[in-house]
Amino acid sequence: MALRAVRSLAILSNPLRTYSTSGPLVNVSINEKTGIATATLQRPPVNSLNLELLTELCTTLEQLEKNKSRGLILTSSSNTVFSAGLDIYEMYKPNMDRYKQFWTTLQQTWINLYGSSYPTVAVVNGHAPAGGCLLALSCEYRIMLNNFTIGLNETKLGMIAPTWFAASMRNAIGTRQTELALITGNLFTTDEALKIGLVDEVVQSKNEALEKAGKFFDKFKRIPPHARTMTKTSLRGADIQALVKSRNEEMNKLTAFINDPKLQEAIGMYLESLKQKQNK
Ligand SMILES: CCCCC/C=C\CCC/C=C/CC(=O)SCCNC(=O)CCNC(=O)[C@H](O)C(C)(C)COP(=O)(O)OP(=O)(O)OC[C@H]1O[C@@H](n2cnc3c(N)ncnc32)[C@H](O)[C@@H]1OP(=O)(O)O
Repeated sequence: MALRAVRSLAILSNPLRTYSTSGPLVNVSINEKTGIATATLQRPPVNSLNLELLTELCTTLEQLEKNKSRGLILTSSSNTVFSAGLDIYEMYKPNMDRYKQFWTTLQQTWINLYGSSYPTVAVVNGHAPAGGCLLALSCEYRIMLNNFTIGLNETKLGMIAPTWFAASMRNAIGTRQTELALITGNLFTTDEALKIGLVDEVVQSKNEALEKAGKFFDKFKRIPPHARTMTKTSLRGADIQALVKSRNEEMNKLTAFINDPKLQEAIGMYLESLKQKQNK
């Protein structure tokens, strides 16, 4: 907490620096006038989160923190998919060294995004199942385009959403709605998501979403950054600490879980069903 406060106070005195961390999978641009960064996921066809994409995103978030960013918009280069969640191939017959690296990077990406000192907005311009929903939930504000779906659907795939996925959802929609959403693995339509507070605004176009995102950032013009950050830490810090404490234990459980032949069979069948869908 004290460190964060010191860092936040530094924001008041340090001028903004411009920089570029764009990579092939995450394009980063900075609006020179506002200092707001836009990170655009660009891994066609569905921005599934593999080790390489997560590594780029994780590094981007670290750089934004280091450079005392004024804010971040997280969005997708696709017109129909924000992110299809974790790349299922990272969990299918995995190489265990890579799998461990993949999961560690996912954990760190969440810690960096959910716990960022700078304000964050997800412009959800397409479907956002599972890990895609997690990315959106890790931001402070979600603006979603109409006619897509969002939710933590892990149970439908025979998986369990880890506790920090659940904590991120609970932070947005409360315990009751989270329990219902998780046990049913529901994917919400945009309007349903708006109704339960899973997203904050629904818009018709990406331009409209970006305009609304700008209005969200404007709210902080007259708020001292250290007060903003410390308030966010007081609300989200316990969730982050819980993961930090249980990281190794979670990895051990996941390692056992992913090697279960029944789970591997289920994942194989799910991948097949996604392929079949394309052939129809
Ligand atoms: C402590 C103990 C805890 C225990 C924890 C236990 C388990 C671990 C936690 C597990 C957590 C998992 C979280 C996840 O994120 S799992 C991923 C879930 N994602 C999904 O279910 C989404 C699947 N995809 C879709 O529904 C659709 O693709 C779509 C996003 C709605 C987009 O539809 P559309 O535009 O029509 O595209 P296609 O369906 O035709 O897909 C194109 C292409 O992409 C492939 N693909 C889709 N999703 C993924 C994915 N997530 N990973 C890898 N590949 C994906 C799809 O197969 C097509 O490929 P081909 O072109 O080769 O056929």
